[in-house]
Amino acid sequence: MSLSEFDLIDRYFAHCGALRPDVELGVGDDAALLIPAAGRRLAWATDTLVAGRHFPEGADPAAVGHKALAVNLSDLAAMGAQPAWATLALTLPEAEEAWLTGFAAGLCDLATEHEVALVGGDTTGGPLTVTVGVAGFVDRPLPRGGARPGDGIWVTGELGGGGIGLEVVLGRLTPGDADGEVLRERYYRPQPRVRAGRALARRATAAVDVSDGLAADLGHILAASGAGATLELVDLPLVPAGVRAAGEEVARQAALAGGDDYELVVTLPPAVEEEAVAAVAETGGTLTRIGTIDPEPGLRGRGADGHVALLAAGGHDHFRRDP
Ligand SMILES: Nc1ncnc2c1ncn2[C@@H]1O[C@H](COP(=O)(O)OP(=O)(O)O)[C@@H](O)[C@H]1O
Ligand SMILES: Cc1ncc(C[n+]2csc(CCOP(=O)(O)OP(=O)(O)O)c2C)c(N)n1
Ligand SMILES: [Mg+2]
Repeated sequence: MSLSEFDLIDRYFAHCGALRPDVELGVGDDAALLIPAAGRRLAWATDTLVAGRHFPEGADPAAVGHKALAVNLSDLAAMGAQPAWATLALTLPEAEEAWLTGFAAGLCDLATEHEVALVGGDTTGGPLTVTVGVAGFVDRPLPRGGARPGDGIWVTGELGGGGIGLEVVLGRLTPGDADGEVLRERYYRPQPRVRAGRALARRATAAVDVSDGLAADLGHILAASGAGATLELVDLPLVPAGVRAAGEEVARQAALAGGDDYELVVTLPPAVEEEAVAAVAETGGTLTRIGTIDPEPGLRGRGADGHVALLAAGGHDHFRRDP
């Protein structure tokens, strides 16, 4: 029996994620009705995933559901926000029950984990495309433009797993079973650093999440802050499975320009470094110092031999075509 559009919404998305008292009316009416606490500031972001562009055609539907919400929560994390509500605009070639069951589990489990309620969306037929919107509360925002010369540049977790994971997923790299699994997970199931973002919000001067690649995303902080930076290339926390699978140079390049890592890059004045590291550790995360903000514009990298060279921004760009 085929599912109607409204059966589908009812069955898979009417009760998705956390039950929140600030949702007066969620999925099923003309618009959601939400009751934010008086005077609280909202952060709001949206990102789209397109089959064949952001994940391979035929990808595990649970991974697609997870990643579609995760990349959005990552944007809220980079603003220091506490997520609350999500919307889902889903374009599907067909209403296949097994696919929808997996997709909803991936998305709704992550929503529940972060106390997010799915409050609305849209469902249409067409090439597989998933657009999620998220909103949350922010007390101390973390915009991109506050970095100052002398601030340290720090990153959560490990880098390079997204870019090398894509090579594994596409069958262009075949590591051992255990490393292959770690790398596939990094690509398919990024963990949005929401708790770390909140811990950093009281301390960092700027933040961005790494979706396109460290060099490109740090570049957004530099442009917005009117500053430059020098990265200590030997200090990048490369995912060990990636180093084993592809070698250190490829792993470092994946960290700089591969994207899909969804870690947070923040700038910290020296005076708050220690407490920021401790606060992130309390969330179960790690923070590694990878460079310094300079007054001189441009992004530089210092190699193992101490030589400093300009770094290409590189990174993912939907429309740039290499000449
Ligand atoms: N089509 C659009 N209309 C309005 N704003 C957009 C559009 N696309 C992107 N933006 C905004 O441009 C900025 C950069 O977008 P993007 O690179 O996608 O950020 P992120 O990596 O955080 O998702 C963000 O503030 C985003 O909200
Ligand atoms: C099948 C596949 N090919 C290539 C990539 C690489 N890739 C596609 S989009 C992207 C960057 C992130 O997506 P974008 O839409 O730019 O998100 P935003 O920066 O807005 O968060 C990357 C690294 C991928 N994830 N999957
Ligand atoms: Mg975006």
